[in-house]
Amino acid sequence: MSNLDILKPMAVKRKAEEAFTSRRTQRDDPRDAVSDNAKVSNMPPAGRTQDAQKSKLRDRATALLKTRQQLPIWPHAEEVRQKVRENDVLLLVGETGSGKSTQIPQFLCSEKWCQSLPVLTSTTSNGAQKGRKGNIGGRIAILQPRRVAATSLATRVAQEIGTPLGSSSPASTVGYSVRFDNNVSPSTKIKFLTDGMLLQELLRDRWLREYSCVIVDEVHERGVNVDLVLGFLRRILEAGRGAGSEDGRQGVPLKIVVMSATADMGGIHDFFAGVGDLPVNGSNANEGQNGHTSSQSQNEEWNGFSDSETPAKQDTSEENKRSSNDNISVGSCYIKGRQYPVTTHYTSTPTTNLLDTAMDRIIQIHQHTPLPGDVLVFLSGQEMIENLESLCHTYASSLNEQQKPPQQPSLPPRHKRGYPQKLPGLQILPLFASLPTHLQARIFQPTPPFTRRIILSTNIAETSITVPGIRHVIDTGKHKSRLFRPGLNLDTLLSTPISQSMAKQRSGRAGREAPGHCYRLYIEKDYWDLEKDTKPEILQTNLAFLVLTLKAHNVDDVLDFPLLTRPPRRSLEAALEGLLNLDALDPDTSNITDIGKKMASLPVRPDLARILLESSKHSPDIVEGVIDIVSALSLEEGIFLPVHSNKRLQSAAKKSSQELLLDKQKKKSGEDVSDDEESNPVEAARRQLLSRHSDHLTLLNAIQAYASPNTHDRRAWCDQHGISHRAMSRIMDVRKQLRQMMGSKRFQLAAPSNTNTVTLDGALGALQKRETILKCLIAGLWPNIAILTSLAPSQTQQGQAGSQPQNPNQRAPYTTLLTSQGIHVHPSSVMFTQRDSPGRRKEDDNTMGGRRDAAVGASGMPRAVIFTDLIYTSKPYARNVSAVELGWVADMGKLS
Ligand SMILES: Nc1ncnc2c1ncn2[C@@H]1O[C@H](COP(=O)(O)OP(=O)(O)OP(=O)(O)O)[C@@H](O)[C@H]1O
Repeated sequence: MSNLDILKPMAVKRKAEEAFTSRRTQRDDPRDAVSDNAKVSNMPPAGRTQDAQKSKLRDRATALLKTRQQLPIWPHAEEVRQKVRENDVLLLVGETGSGKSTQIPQFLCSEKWCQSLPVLTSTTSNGAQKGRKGNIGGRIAILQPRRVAATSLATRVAQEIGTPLGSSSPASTVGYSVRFDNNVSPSTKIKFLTDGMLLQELLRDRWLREYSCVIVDEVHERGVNVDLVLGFLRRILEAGRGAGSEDGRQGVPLKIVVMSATADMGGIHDFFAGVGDLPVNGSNANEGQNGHTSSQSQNEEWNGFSDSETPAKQDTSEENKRSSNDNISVGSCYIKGRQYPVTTHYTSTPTTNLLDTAMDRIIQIHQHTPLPGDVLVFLSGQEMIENLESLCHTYASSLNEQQKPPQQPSLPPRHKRGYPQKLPGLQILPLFASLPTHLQARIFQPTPPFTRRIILSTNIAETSITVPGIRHVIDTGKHKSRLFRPGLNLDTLLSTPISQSMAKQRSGRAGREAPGHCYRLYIEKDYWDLEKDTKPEILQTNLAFLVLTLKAHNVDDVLDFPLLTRPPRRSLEAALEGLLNLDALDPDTSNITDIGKKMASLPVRPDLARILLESSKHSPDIVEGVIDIVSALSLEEGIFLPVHSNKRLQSAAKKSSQELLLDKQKKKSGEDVSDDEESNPVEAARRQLLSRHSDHLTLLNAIQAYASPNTHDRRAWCDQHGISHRAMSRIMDVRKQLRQMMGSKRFQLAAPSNTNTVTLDGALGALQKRETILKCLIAGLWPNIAILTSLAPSQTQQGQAGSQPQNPNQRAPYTTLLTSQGIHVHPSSVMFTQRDSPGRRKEDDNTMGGRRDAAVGASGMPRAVIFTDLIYTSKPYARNVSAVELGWVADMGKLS
């Protein structure tokens, strides 16, 4: 997008704003009331409906104003405005529920500095301005770590302001932008967006000329994206102060607000103020513009607050004096108090079984506390959620049974058997990141009458959001954390204890509409033993995305980029190496390549982006096949449900009488019916989808069968095949968006002249297509190639020497070629069972076609595999595995 392009919507926006303001002025003037009424009666029905909608919005906003005025932050509005006027950066700490996310953007959006300003947009090489008028600023961006927070907060703030949401009206002043959903209007003044979306916008305009202010909310989460955003923001501010070579905002200020309830802001203060990394600035370094000592607003040092402390006083410490007047000025503000109290309860003894204890607590709450009183339970991951969901459903159906009128009149009434007269119904709602958006949104819909909602969530609901009706929070004290080991390219995904900061955020989800309770399923001593803050993600994740993003922003020397926390050097080197392997960087200069730039613009992780780009060299059916696989891989969880642990599947597994009859007929006619098939039709149905040597192609089979026009009832199809309907709906969302993106010329790679684009028909064509898809996967996954351990070099040498093999990976069936890491095939893989009993399946070997003998070792296991993820639980497991031929990899110029 050119610099001018971003300015086009602003002109439309100004017109819409003018129209909006003049309409509002008319309405607000009582003299217009009569003529307004007359206008209404003469209006066509559509106009009247619109007017009725507007007045409904206004009434709702008026009603909400009273609630807003009760918030602890409300009396601080002027203080906040003043501090933002005086400083480049404001650090704001306020307790959970005090009103930061909803009120701060509203306090600031009518400020003078927040207007869109006309400027000359382009400059000549010597810095002279060239004409062409445009505008800079006018919008506030407010960043959220997750999409559910961005969308729900935007909805709430639109209601508070009384404006339609997003693109539903050109006059709407509040919108949001999350991956695959950009819901803004030309007049959007307050835009909630995920940090990932702001990074994408930075790729298009590194000066963020659309905005007057960026609010970084929930900074304590310290995801990699937030650290990157903070670095880019600091660079914009430095350029505005003359520290950079140019200022693309032409003097129009960008204000930054950084907020949290639980972050330690000391490091963030120093990061912006330049303490510790800027040179000492001469003898008058501690003096302001007029020779006075720098005031608090020019540069406060962050002293941190506790409940009893007051905000930092003017700082005169030696360290702070080093920040000159030319440096970024940082102010701070503390909002004390929360709207409603939350009582914290601990267990008296350590909990041994978290699920049972959580279930007991839910039952206690349900049987002994009145409505309204919904429950929010924090669990470590999807698996734990689904297990508790199943327990909750069992409890809910037992309640229904108990509450039926007694069939034996001799039985005493319920309440005499120790139960309350009649308990409310239960609505059980899971909530996790890979749940499709429309299912996530159910937590914000009204609770049915006489019903208690039990929301079972990962840390997705931990920050920012207000779930209406929640009075009780149950905190298991666990979350899933991913730790990357750069040397081995290995991720560990384990359930680990949360930090104190996370525990506070979790309890903060209660007490937002009324007093609440937080039940921590651990003893108080364990709480005090937790880490105080959450470890920054940058210290423990694969940094390929971070490095690619920086390179895409023309940051040549990654080590030179301002980061709040320096990542380990080894992780950076591994990321650079990984990106070189994916052709994203030039091996001579380390600069980003054209492929790398395209990868950075795709909303999936770098290896998956590389696979998508590779497919663009081929015919559309290959691109579509690869998109299906990548859509499934971009979900954290798999699509296949464990058959025996899921009630619905167990009942689906019971064969209909018709199917049993069919089996009998088959048996009579001498046909083979396996025991499994006989007892478990879900497994039999699933087997139709399996591709013997490939999890990736199995995913493709499943998605294509699900999406086929011949599949009329998709939910029933999922039940029959033991597949998560939720996961499939999410995959359909992602697939749709990726298809749109990959349809654009921007993401096409030129096919080399030897690429065979002719697709054959029939079985040979299907085989060719599958082979081509696997080759596309190799383009992104070839660093994850592993061969049978028996063929790995060290083993061979030992064998030649005639000694006993001493390969430490001996017991692992595969060894990675690049890192010599022994790996096991994950039990969820189609190749796992195959290893246990080779040749067990009867279906044709689609994957390797006629070349099985070349690709399969003596054990019946493929000689070489690629995999998508390597995770460590009890041992290193490769997940999503496919057999490949080493020759394909060599043909692609890899491993040469
Ligand atoms: N969707 C909603 N429905 C009902 N009330 C809401 C909603 N969103 C916000 N509120 C009310 O506004 C209050 C302030 O919410 P806000 O998100 O601004 O607080 P916050 O200080 O940002 O909290 P946190 O630090 O937990 O993100 C809530 O405590 C609640 O009373």
